[in-house]
Amino acid sequence: MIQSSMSALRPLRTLLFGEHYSLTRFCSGFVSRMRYINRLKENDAACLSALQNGHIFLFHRLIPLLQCSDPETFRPIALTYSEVQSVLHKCGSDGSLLKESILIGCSEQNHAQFCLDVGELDPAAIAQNCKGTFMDLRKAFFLLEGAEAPLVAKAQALLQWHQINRFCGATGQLTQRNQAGSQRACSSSSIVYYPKMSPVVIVLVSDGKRCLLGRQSSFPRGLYSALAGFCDMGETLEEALRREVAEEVGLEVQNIIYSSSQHWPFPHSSFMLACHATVSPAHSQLNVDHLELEDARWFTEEEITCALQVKAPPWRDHRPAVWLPPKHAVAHRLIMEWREQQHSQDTE
Ligand SMILES: NC(=O)c1ccc[n+]([C@@H]2O[C@H](COP(=O)([O-])OP(=O)(O)OC[C@H]3O[C@@H](n4cnc5c(N)ncnc54)[C@H](O)[C@@H]3O)[C@@H](O)[C@H]2O)c1
Ligand SMILES: [Mg+2]
Repeated sequence: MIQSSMSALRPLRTLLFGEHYSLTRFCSGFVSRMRYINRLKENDAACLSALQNGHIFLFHRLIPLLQCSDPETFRPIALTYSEVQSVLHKCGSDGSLLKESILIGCSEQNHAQFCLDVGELDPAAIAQNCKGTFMDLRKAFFLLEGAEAPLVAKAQALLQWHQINRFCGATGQLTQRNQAGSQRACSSSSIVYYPKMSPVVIVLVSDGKRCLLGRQSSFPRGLYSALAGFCDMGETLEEALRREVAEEVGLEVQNIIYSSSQHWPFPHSSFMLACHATVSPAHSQLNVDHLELEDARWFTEEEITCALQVKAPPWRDHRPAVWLPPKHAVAHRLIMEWREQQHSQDTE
């Protein structure tokens, strides 16, 4: 039984304002949740207390535990501390694993949210006890709704980061995590490690009437996406974007406009920085580097509209139709923004 949000507020209020808080000062909004999370990262005891009042999402060797909420949609299972304790005991664990939980956020009902990898236990027994199923993130990510997909992706990325950063790169000594799991410190030097994402620029280039999409040979047949590339050390967003477009298709872009960003967990944590950019029609001749891309081409608004109708990969015919990244991907958002802009131009 998940407690009422009022009782969950207690750790949050106490932590923010100490034992003597006044309700008038208390704001249960976004600001207080962000400050609460920040405090938990800095205060191990408070984090341990929040864990006992929080919600925990289970993983098994980086694979999330989900529940089917309707045929097409899955949800992560938010378990309370005592529920996880009971499941661990039923699966032969003494429950000490719980303190390995990692802080991932705070729900709008003010429950601190954690993830825990139970990789050493039997996944079938865990799944049965929780009435859920472990599903690989590459599939689960596109079946999760709303804010739950990024939360599950963040949890998996943090669990993976801890698994591959157990030793200090400079001294070779073990690193120790804090209770929240927001950092690891070398046990013999003063080096502190923080979870990292790799910055990636992704850009939809337009020549005013068409947009430019490309595909790598590793992409599923028929899938085209916006051009993307990892930022090199020391580069600005704009420099990386100009370099990547020049490298991949031989164009020099102008008018770079920031759109949005996204944490993209595949294959490792990329921090997608999405932009629009333009080239003049007179300078839109592509010169594709086929070492980087299998293909790149200009698409008219009509072709984009057709490609957006193509749901699943059309394996029926020998030459698959063009299809586009799903709505969870920031490339999809860029394409939709470009299309809306074309519509508004057409109606002007
Ligand atoms: N969410 C989306 O809509 C979307 C769309 C397209 C690509 N992406 C992601 O963007 C990322 C970059 O795309 P790309 O493959 O075209 O990149 P890219 O054009 O830079 O080419 C990949 C090359 O970058 C180098 N590289 C790999 N990891 C790196 C790192 N962490 N830092 C610096 N260089 C690295 C390697 O040499 C690799 O071969 C990929 O992870 C891809 O999954 C996301
Ligand atoms: Mg690229």
